[in-house]
Amino acid sequence: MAYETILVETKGKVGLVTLNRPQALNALNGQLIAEINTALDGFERDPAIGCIVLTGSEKAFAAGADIKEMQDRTYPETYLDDKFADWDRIGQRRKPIVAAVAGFALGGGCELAMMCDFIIAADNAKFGQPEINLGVIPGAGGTQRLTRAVGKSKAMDLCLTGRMMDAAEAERAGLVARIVPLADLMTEVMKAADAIAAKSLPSALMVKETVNRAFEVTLAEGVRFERRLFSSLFATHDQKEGMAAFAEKRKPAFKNS
Ligand SMILES: CC(C)=CC(=O)SCCNC(=O)CCNC(=O)[C@H](O)C(C)(C)COP(=O)(O)OP(=O)(O)OC[C@H]1O[C@@H](n2cnc3c(N)ncnc32)[C@H](O)[C@@H]1OP(=O)(O)O
Repeated sequence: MAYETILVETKGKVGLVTLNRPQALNALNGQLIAEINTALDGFERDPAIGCIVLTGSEKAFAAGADIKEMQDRTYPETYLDDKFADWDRIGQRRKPIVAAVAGFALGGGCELAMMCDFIIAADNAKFGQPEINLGVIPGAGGTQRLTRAVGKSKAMDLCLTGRMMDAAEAERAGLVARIVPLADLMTEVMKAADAIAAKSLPSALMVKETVNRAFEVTLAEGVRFERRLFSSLFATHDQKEGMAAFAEKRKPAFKNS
Protein backbone atom coordinates (compact mmCIF):
# COMPACT_ATOMS: atom_id res chain seq x y z
CA MET A 1 0.00 0.00 0.00
CA ALA A 2 1.41 3.41 -0.99
CA TYR A 3 0.62 6.06 1.59
CA GLU A 4 0.73 9.79 0.81
CA THR A 5 -0.05 11.40 4.16
CA ILE A 6 1.45 8.97 6.67
CA LEU A 7 4.57 6.84 7.08
CA VAL A 8 4.07 3.27 8.20
CA GLU A 9 6.84 1.16 9.70
CA THR A 10 7.21 -2.04 11.67
CA LYS A 11 9.82 -1.99 14.44
CA GLY A 12 10.04 -5.43 15.98
CA LYS A 13 6.61 -6.11 17.46
CA VAL A 14 5.55 -2.45 17.27
CA GLY A 15 3.65 -0.85 14.41
CA LEU A 16 4.55 2.82 13.96
CA VAL A 17 2.31 5.33 12.16
CA THR A 18 3.77 8.82 11.60
CA LEU A 19 1.45 11.55 10.33
CA ASN A 20 3.19 13.23 7.42
CA ARG A 21 1.45 16.39 6.14
CA PRO A 22 4.05 18.88 7.39
CA GLN A 23 2.87 21.68 5.10
CA ALA A 24 -0.49 21.73 6.94
CA LEU A 25 0.80 20.83 10.43
CA ASN A 26 -0.71 17.36 9.97
CA ALA A 27 -4.23 18.76 9.61
CA LEU A 28 -6.47 15.72 9.45
CA ASN A 29 -8.22 15.49 6.10
CA GLY A 30 -10.31 12.57 4.86
CA GLN A 31 -7.38 10.95 3.09
CA LEU A 32 -5.17 11.03 6.17
CA ILE A 33 -7.85 9.49 8.39
CA ALA A 34 -8.52 6.79 5.74
CA GLU A 35 -4.80 6.02 5.54
CA ILE A 36 -4.49 5.77 9.33
CA ASN A 37 -7.37 3.28 9.29
CA THR A 38 -5.77 1.22 6.51
CA ALA A 39 -2.49 1.08 8.45
CA LEU A 40 -4.30 0.15 11.67
CA ASP A 41 -6.30 -2.55 9.84
CA GLY A 42 -2.97 -4.09 8.77
CA PHE A 43 -1.44 -3.94 12.25
CA GLU A 44 -4.60 -5.35 13.84
CA ARG A 45 -4.51 -8.31 11.44
CA ASP A 46 -0.76 -8.95 11.89
CA PRO A 47 -0.26 -11.48 14.71
CA ALA A 48 3.37 -10.34 15.12
CA ILE A 49 2.31 -6.84 16.21
CA GLY A 50 1.61 -6.32 19.91
CA CYS A 51 1.41 -2.53 20.16
CA ILE A 52 0.93 0.46 17.87
CA VAL A 53 2.41 3.96 18.14
CA LEU A 54 0.82 7.00 16.53
CA THR A 55 2.94 10.13 16.22
CA GLY A 56 3.37 13.35 14.25
CA SER A 57 6.24 15.80 13.79
CA GLU A 58 8.21 17.80 16.34
CA LYS A 59 6.08 20.87 15.52
CA ALA A 60 2.66 19.22 15.36
CA PHE A 61 1.08 15.95 16.32
CA ALA A 62 -1.92 17.36 14.42
CA ALA A 63 -3.35 20.90 14.32
CA GLY A 64 -6.90 19.59 14.03
CA ALA A 65 -9.34 18.51 11.40
CA ASP A 66 -8.59 20.14 8.04
CA ILE A 67 -10.46 23.44 8.29
CA LYS A 68 -10.09 24.18 4.58
CA GLU A 69 -11.64 20.82 3.69
CA MET A 70 -14.54 21.46 6.09
CA GLN A 71 -15.30 25.11 5.56
CA ASP A 72 -17.81 24.83 2.68
CA ARG A 73 -19.75 21.88 3.99
CA THR A 74 -23.49 22.25 4.43
CA TYR A 75 -25.51 20.99 7.36
CA PRO A 76 -27.06 18.03 5.46
CA GLU A 77 -23.66 16.92 4.11
CA THR A 78 -22.11 17.12 7.57
CA TYR A 79 -24.94 15.30 9.30
CA LEU A 80 -25.79 12.73 6.62
CA ASP A 81 -22.22 11.83 5.59
CA ASP A 82 -21.25 11.20 9.22
CA LYS A 83 -17.62 11.84 8.29
CA PHE A 84 -16.48 11.21 11.83
CA ALA A 85 -17.57 7.56 11.67
CA ASP A 86 -14.12 6.92 10.11
CA TRP A 87 -12.48 8.68 13.03
CA ASP A 88 -14.50 6.59 15.50
CA ARG A 89 -12.94 3.41 14.07
CA ILE A 90 -9.54 4.58 15.33
CA GLY A 91 -10.85 4.55 18.90
CA GLN A 92 -12.39 1.11 18.46
CA ARG A 93 -9.17 -0.79 17.81
CA ARG A 94 -8.36 -3.80 20.01
CA LYS A 95 -4.57 -3.58 20.18
CA PRO A 96 -2.97 -1.01 22.50
CA ILE A 97 -2.16 2.32 20.82
CA VAL A 98 0.23 4.84 22.36
CA ALA A 99 0.14 8.47 21.20
CA ALA A 100 3.56 10.14 21.04
CA VAL A 101 2.68 13.83 21.03
CA ALA A 102 5.05 16.70 20.27
CA GLY A 103 3.98 20.23 19.36
CA PHE A 104 0.36 21.08 18.63
CA ALA A 105 -2.41 18.59 19.40
CA LEU A 106 -5.42 20.80 18.76
CA GLY A 107 -9.07 20.12 18.00
CA GLY A 108 -9.20 16.86 16.06
CA GLY A 109 -5.50 16.40 16.87
CA CYS A 110 -6.25 16.37 20.58
CA GLU A 111 -9.25 14.11 19.89
CA LEU A 112 -7.07 11.72 17.89
CA ALA A 113 -4.53 11.55 20.73
CA MET A 114 -7.36 10.84 23.18
CA MET A 115 -8.61 7.96 20.99
CA CYS A 116 -5.28 6.28 21.72
CA ASP A 117 -4.90 4.36 24.97
CA PHE A 118 -2.47 6.77 26.58
CA ILE A 119 -0.41 9.78 25.68
CA ILE A 120 3.30 10.32 26.21
CA ALA A 121 4.03 13.97 25.53
CA ALA A 122 7.17 15.88 24.67
CA ASP A 123 7.83 18.93 26.83
CA ASN A 124 6.86 21.21 23.89
CA ALA A 125 3.38 19.66 23.47
CA LYS A 126 0.33 21.92 23.48
CA PHE A 127 -3.19 20.58 23.78
CA GLY A 128 -6.50 22.32 23.16
CA GLN A 129 -10.01 22.23 21.74
CA PRO A 130 -10.13 25.56 19.87
CA GLU A 131 -13.18 24.73 17.72
CA ILE A 132 -15.19 27.44 19.46
CA ASN A 133 -12.90 29.99 17.75
CA LEU A 134 -14.22 28.68 14.41
CA GLY A 135 -17.88 28.92 15.38
CA VAL A 136 -18.28 25.19 16.04
CA ILE A 137 -17.66 22.69 18.84
CA PRO A 138 -15.49 19.56 19.02
CA GLY A 139 -17.02 16.88 16.79
CA ALA A 140 -14.82 13.81 17.12
CA GLY A 141 -15.46 13.03 20.77
CA GLY A 142 -13.54 15.91 22.35
CA THR A 143 -16.22 17.08 24.75
CA GLN A 144 -16.73 13.52 25.98
CA ARG A 145 -13.19 12.11 26.15
CA LEU A 146 -11.63 15.34 27.47
CA THR A 147 -14.24 15.59 30.23
CA ARG A 148 -13.59 11.99 31.26
CA ALA A 149 -9.83 12.62 31.21
CA VAL A 150 -9.58 15.99 33.00
CA GLY A 151 -12.97 16.53 34.65
CA LYS A 152 -15.77 18.98 33.94
CA SER A 153 -14.13 22.20 35.12
CA LYS A 154 -11.00 22.01 33.00
CA ALA A 155 -12.87 20.55 30.00
CA MET A 156 -15.29 23.50 30.14
CA ASP A 157 -12.36 25.92 30.48
CA LEU A 158 -10.58 24.48 27.42
CA CYS A 159 -13.64 24.04 25.19
CA LEU A 160 -15.22 27.41 26.09
CA THR A 161 -12.10 29.59 25.92
CA GLY A 162 -10.40 27.64 23.14
CA ARG A 163 -7.07 28.20 24.90
CA MET A 164 -4.11 25.83 24.70
CA MET A 165 -2.60 24.04 27.69
CA ASP A 166 1.04 23.07 27.84
CA ALA A 167 2.40 19.61 28.56
CA ALA A 168 2.92 20.26 32.28
CA GLU A 169 -0.70 21.35 32.74
CA ALA A 170 -1.91 18.41 30.66
CA GLU A 171 0.04 16.00 32.84
CA ARG A 172 -1.25 17.58 36.08
CA ALA A 173 -4.78 17.35 34.69
CA GLY A 174 -4.42 13.65 33.86
CA LEU A 175 -4.64 13.94 30.08
CA VAL A 176 -1.03 12.88 29.63
CA ALA A 177 0.56 9.81 31.24
CA ARG A 178 4.07 11.26 31.25
CA ILE A 179 6.23 14.04 29.81
CA VAL A 180 9.71 13.52 28.36
CA PRO A 181 12.20 15.92 26.75
CA LEU A 182 11.42 16.40 23.05
CA ALA A 183 14.74 14.82 22.03
CA ASP A 184 13.87 11.63 23.94
CA LEU A 185 10.23 11.32 22.88
CA MET A 186 10.46 8.49 20.36
CA THR A 187 13.06 6.55 22.38
CA GLU A 188 10.87 6.65 25.48
CA VAL A 189 7.67 5.87 23.58
CA MET A 190 9.27 2.94 21.76
CA LYS A 191 10.56 1.61 25.11
CA ALA A 192 7.01 1.68 26.47
CA ALA A 193 5.58 0.16 23.28
CA ASP A 194 8.24 -2.60 23.21
CA ALA A 195 7.42 -3.42 26.85
CA ILE A 196 3.70 -3.67 26.03
CA ALA A 197 4.33 -5.72 22.88
CA ALA A 198 6.41 -8.20 24.91
CA LYS A 199 3.41 -9.08 27.12
CA SER A 200 0.90 -11.78 26.36
CA LEU A 201 -1.39 -10.26 23.72
CA PRO A 202 -4.63 -11.68 25.21
CA SER A 203 -3.77 -10.01 28.55
CA ALA A 204 -2.96 -6.70 26.86
CA LEU A 205 -6.20 -6.75 24.85
CA MET A 206 -8.16 -7.53 28.00
CA VAL A 207 -6.49 -4.72 29.97
CA LYS A 208 -7.56 -2.32 27.22
CA GLU A 209 -11.09 -3.69 27.13
CA THR A 210 -11.60 -3.64 30.90
CA VAL A 211 -10.10 -0.19 31.52
CA ASN A 212 -12.26 1.24 28.72
CA ARG A 213 -15.30 -0.52 30.21
CA ALA A 214 -14.85 1.69 33.31
CA PHE A 215 -16.11 4.62 31.24
CA GLU A 216 -19.29 2.88 30.18
CA VAL A 217 -20.75 0.90 33.07
CA THR A 218 -21.34 1.06 36.81
CA LEU A 219 -18.54 0.11 39.21
CA ALA A 220 -20.24 -3.15 40.17
CA GLU A 221 -20.80 -4.13 36.57
CA GLY A 222 -17.22 -3.18 35.65
CA VAL A 223 -15.79 -5.27 38.49
CA ARG A 224 -17.92 -8.27 37.43
CA PHE A 225 -16.72 -7.80 33.83
CA GLU A 226 -13.10 -7.65 35.01
CA ARG A 227 -13.56 -10.81 37.11
CA ARG A 228 -14.92 -12.73 34.12
CA LEU A 229 -12.02 -11.73 31.88
CA PHE A 230 -9.51 -12.39 34.69
CA SER A 231 -10.92 -15.90 35.11
CA SER A 232 -10.87 -16.55 31.37
CA LEU A 233 -7.11 -15.98 31.26
CA PHE A 234 -6.66 -19.13 33.36
CA ALA A 235 -7.61 -21.01 30.19
CA THR A 236 -4.48 -19.71 28.41
CA HIS A 237 -0.99 -21.11 27.98
CA ASP A 238 0.38 -17.67 28.82
CA GLN A 239 -1.11 -17.65 32.33
CA LYS A 240 0.54 -21.01 33.09
CA GLU A 241 3.79 -19.81 31.53
CA GLY A 242 3.76 -16.39 33.23
CA MET A 243 3.22 -17.81 36.70
CA ALA A 244 5.64 -20.74 36.18
CA ALA A 245 8.31 -18.29 34.96
CA PHE A 246 7.87 -16.21 38.11
CA ALA A 247 8.19 -19.27 40.36
CA GLU A 248 11.24 -20.49 38.41
CA LYS A 249 12.85 -17.01 38.43
CA ARG A 250 13.10 -16.75 34.63
CA LYS A 251 11.58 -14.62 31.88
CA PRO A 252 8.26 -15.86 30.52
CA ALA A 253 8.04 -17.07 26.91
CA PHE A 254 4.56 -16.00 25.93
CA LYS A 255 2.86 -17.52 22.88
CA ASN A 256 -0.22 -15.28 22.77
CA SER A 257 -2.33 -18.35 23.34
C1 LIG B 1 -12.41 17.63 14.60
C2 LIG B 1 -13.20 18.86 14.53
C3 LIG B 1 -14.64 18.67 14.61
C4 LIG B 1 -12.74 20.12 14.40
C5 LIG B 1 -11.38 20.61 14.33
O1 LIG B 1 -10.40 19.97 14.60
S1 LIG B 1 -11.32 22.20 13.80
C6 LIG B 1 -9.59 22.60 13.82
C7 LIG B 1 -9.10 22.91 15.19
N1 LIG B 1 -7.74 23.42 15.11
C8 LIG B 1 -7.46 24.70 15.02
O2 LIG B 1 -8.33 25.56 15.03
C9 LIG B 1 -6.00 25.06 14.90
C10 LIG B 1 -5.75 25.75 13.58
N2 LIG B 1 -4.35 26.13 13.42
C11 LIG B 1 -3.78 27.15 14.09
O3 LIG B 1 -4.38 27.83 14.89
C12 LIG B 1 -2.35 27.45 13.78
O4 LIG B 1 -2.03 26.85 12.55
C13 LIG B 1 -1.37 26.93 14.86
C14 LIG B 1 -1.53 27.76 16.14
C15 LIG B 1 -1.57 25.46 15.16
C16 LIG B 1 0.11 27.10 14.35
O5 LIG B 1 0.33 28.42 13.94
P1 LIG B 1 1.59 28.77 13.04
O6 LIG B 1 1.58 30.25 12.86
O7 LIG B 1 2.81 28.14 13.60
O8 LIG B 1 1.33 28.03 11.65
P2 LIG B 1 0.29 28.44 10.49
O9 LIG B 1 0.97 29.35 9.52
O10 LIG B 1 -0.98 28.90 11.07
O11 LIG B 1 0.03 27.01 9.82
C17 LIG B 1 0.91 26.44 8.85
C18 LIG B 1 0.06 25.89 7.71
O12 LIG B 1 -0.79 24.86 8.24
C19 LIG B 1 -2.14 25.16 7.92
N3 LIG B 1 -3.02 24.65 8.99
C20 LIG B 1 -2.81 24.68 10.32
N4 LIG B 1 -3.83 24.12 10.96
C21 LIG B 1 -4.70 23.74 10.04
C22 LIG B 1 -5.97 23.09 10.08
N5 LIG B 1 -6.52 22.68 11.23
N6 LIG B 1 -6.61 22.86 8.93
C23 LIG B 1 -6.08 23.21 7.73
N7 LIG B 1 -4.87 23.82 7.63
C24 LIG B 1 -4.21 24.07 8.75
C25 LIG B 1 -2.18 26.68 7.85
O13 LIG B 1 -3.32 27.11 7.13
C26 LIG B 1 -0.88 26.95 7.14
O14 LIG B 1 -1.03 26.67 5.76
P3 LIG B 1 -0.71 27.79 4.65
O15 LIG B 1 0.74 28.08 4.83
O16 LIG B 1 -1.04 27.10 3.36
O17 LIG B 1 -1.57 28.95 4.97
